[in-house]
Amino acid sequence: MAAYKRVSESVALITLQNPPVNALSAAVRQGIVDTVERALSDPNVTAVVICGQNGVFCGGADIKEFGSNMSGPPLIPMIHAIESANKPVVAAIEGSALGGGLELALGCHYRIAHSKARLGLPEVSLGLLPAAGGSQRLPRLIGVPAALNLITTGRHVTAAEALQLGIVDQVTDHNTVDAAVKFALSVAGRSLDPRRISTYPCPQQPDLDALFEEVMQKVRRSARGAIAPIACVQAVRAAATLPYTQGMAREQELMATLFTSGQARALQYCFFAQRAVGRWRMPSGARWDTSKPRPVHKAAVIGLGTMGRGITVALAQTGLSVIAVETQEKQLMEAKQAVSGMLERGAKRRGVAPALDRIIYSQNIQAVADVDLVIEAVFEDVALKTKVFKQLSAVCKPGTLLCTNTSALDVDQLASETPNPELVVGMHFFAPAHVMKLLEVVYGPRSSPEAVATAMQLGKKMGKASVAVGNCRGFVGNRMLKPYVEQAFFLLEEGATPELVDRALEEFGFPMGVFTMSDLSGLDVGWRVRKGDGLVEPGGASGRSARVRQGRRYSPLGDLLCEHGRFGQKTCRGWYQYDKPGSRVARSDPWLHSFLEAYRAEHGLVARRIDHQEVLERCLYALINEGFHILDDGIAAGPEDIDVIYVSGYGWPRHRGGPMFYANMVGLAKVLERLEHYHQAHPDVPHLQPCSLLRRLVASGSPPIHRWGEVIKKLHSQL
Ligand SMILES: CCCCCCCCCCCCC[C@H](O)CC(=O)SCCNC(=O)CCNC(=O)[C@H](O)C(C)(C)COP(=O)(O)OP(=O)(O)OC[C@H]1O[C@@H](n2cnc3c(N)ncnc32)[C@H](O)[C@@H]1OP(=O)(O)O
Repeated sequence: MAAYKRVSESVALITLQNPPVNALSAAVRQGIVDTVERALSDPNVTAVVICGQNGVFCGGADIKEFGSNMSGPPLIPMIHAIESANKPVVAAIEGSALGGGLELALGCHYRIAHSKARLGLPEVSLGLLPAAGGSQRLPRLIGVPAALNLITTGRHVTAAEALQLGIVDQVTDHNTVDAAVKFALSVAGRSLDPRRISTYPCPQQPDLDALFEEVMQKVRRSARGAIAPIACVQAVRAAATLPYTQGMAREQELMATLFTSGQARALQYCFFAQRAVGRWRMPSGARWDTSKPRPVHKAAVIGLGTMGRGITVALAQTGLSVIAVETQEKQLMEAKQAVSGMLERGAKRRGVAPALDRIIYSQNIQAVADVDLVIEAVFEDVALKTKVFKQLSAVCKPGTLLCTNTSALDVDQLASETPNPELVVGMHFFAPAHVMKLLEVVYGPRSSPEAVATAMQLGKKMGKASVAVGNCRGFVGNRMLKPYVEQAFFLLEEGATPELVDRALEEFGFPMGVFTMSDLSGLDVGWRVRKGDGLVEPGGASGRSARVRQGRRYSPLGDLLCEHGRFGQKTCRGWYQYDKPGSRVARSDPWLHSFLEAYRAEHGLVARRIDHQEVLERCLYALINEGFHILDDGIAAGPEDIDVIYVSGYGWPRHRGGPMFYANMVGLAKVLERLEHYHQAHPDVPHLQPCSLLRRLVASGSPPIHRWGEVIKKLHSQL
């Protein structure tokens, strides 16, 4: 709703009231319509100020309403009525003015913002475009290039940038409503014609066609199949080339296509999923809202390899004091130089001072005695990590949280080596740790809720998408990756090429296919893990045993490449060839194709034609199937947790919502049917055998994703 009050005698103050972000629900829209009418019809009112309750102007249209039958007054005529008013209407912007919130402000005649406010049109990230006139008014106000940038990226700008761009008329450090009321009084009675943005001609731009062509190409490249960024460009083009009324018609037409699209549903699901994972819960019943995090002011990082350096940078940039420990002097000095460089580059980009003095470097583990939390990031070796944990338990003050950045080892086992296993959790960062958004917070059966709450809160402060997951081999992300990669190897054996598999996955929307990714991260990483698991036999073994290990189908292709010294980009050879070490340009390698042919001949395999659909179904459904196992095992609390992990850390295209959402969109019965089909064709591949949870969901009528929990819970209640 919206509250109405008279201030300074002749100013009507309208306050949007819909906590927490004053989204424009039907009730709020009705409130605005009613209060604006009241203000305009009151002869004692000379000006109007619109603000938001609790320091937030407006977070835009109410996204929750999008899934329902939308009722209440529509936004466009409401904003139009404000713009057409014969009394000045001033937007007092505190906190956020986003999406429909900014569109409302653009309908006002003046905009006053607090210096800490953020403004933007982020609809593109929800699979939409600013369809309450934003795509038509913003280019008229700030010009086509700047509007294109804001609308196609959805980025939020500071009040200072908004002032520079001409979006707001004034920025204040003081009370925004007071400033807006004073401003409104000062402009009352002035002509409003020059203030109605919809009447502005779009500022002329030389080479308009070339500009749109360039932006369209850029957007197509980065959108990877997303349709909203393209529609955003088309809408701004309408603003630049058509009169306002026709431009508005085009905006509506484009919005109608986006609004009902699967991509918009997926992106809006992602928006809520990202927030839902913050409300974590553990099988013990411990939850986010009943578990108190401990304050963390000072942290330590043990081991300054690639991961440790990135974690140190991320902690320092969050404002924590950090003790960075590396026992070898040479490595310590190299790490110090590298960390300082990363901090300096990051600070330059963000226009702030580098946090160099927040870090103390030490060779001595005793230096961590008084920290609140330690993140161990030494080499992935269980004996070494156990030793470090024992040392930390002896050195740290009582109550210090001990976190491991392991990606493969058993967090419970490490915890059991300490006198206080309740203080141990995994904090699984992704490389480079100061850049990548994802953090898996791994709890074991003995991790205390307080420890999980502390790690989750620290992750949030570091700006990570933090997801609490149970302990198992590979946790959630890597556990699901295993069957995905395995299918890709099998497809090569059966006749595919790395190029074909990668192209199918990239067309689906991954930034890179599985083989390009493997070359980037290094083939030796998986080789080491497989060796540890006793799967690798030199020369790939021979005869039937070459392709069967531990009773199931196995492809030694990755091992054989490693034996040839082909570790990927770093050795200029992997699944592709590269001109120089670290080069990102993957070129097809005739050697690899001959190698595959020889391999197939040696093993009596006949190459068959494999199409993109089979690549997608086998790789993606095997991964999704493992996701159902993870839900069934209680390792992830819900499908949102899995989806946030995959979208934030594994390149799953956001506009497809995440693997579990994708399965829901494809139809669970279809996924089940295809898995059954492929399992029948490959009975020696257990990962293709449909998970019983998938079967139960299909048997329950394939409920929508937000109701899967009912089926998962049924299982738990039967145990
Ligand atoms: C046949 C077909 C016809 C088709 C025609 C259809 C016509 C429809 C007409 C529509 C007109 C379009 C209008 C407009 O252009 C569209 C929009 O405005 S879309 C919304 C754009 N806004 C945003 O994207 C902002 C989203 N919010 C945020 O970025 C952040 O929440 C924030 C505002 C920066 C605040 O951040 P925080 O303080 O960190 O808080 P949280 O993010 O945790 O949020 C708190 C809480 O609020 C919920 N929430 C936030 N924004 C909205 C919202 N816009 N609608 C609903 N709910 C919102 C959020 O989910 C949190 O709640 P929780 O999930 O934790 O319960």
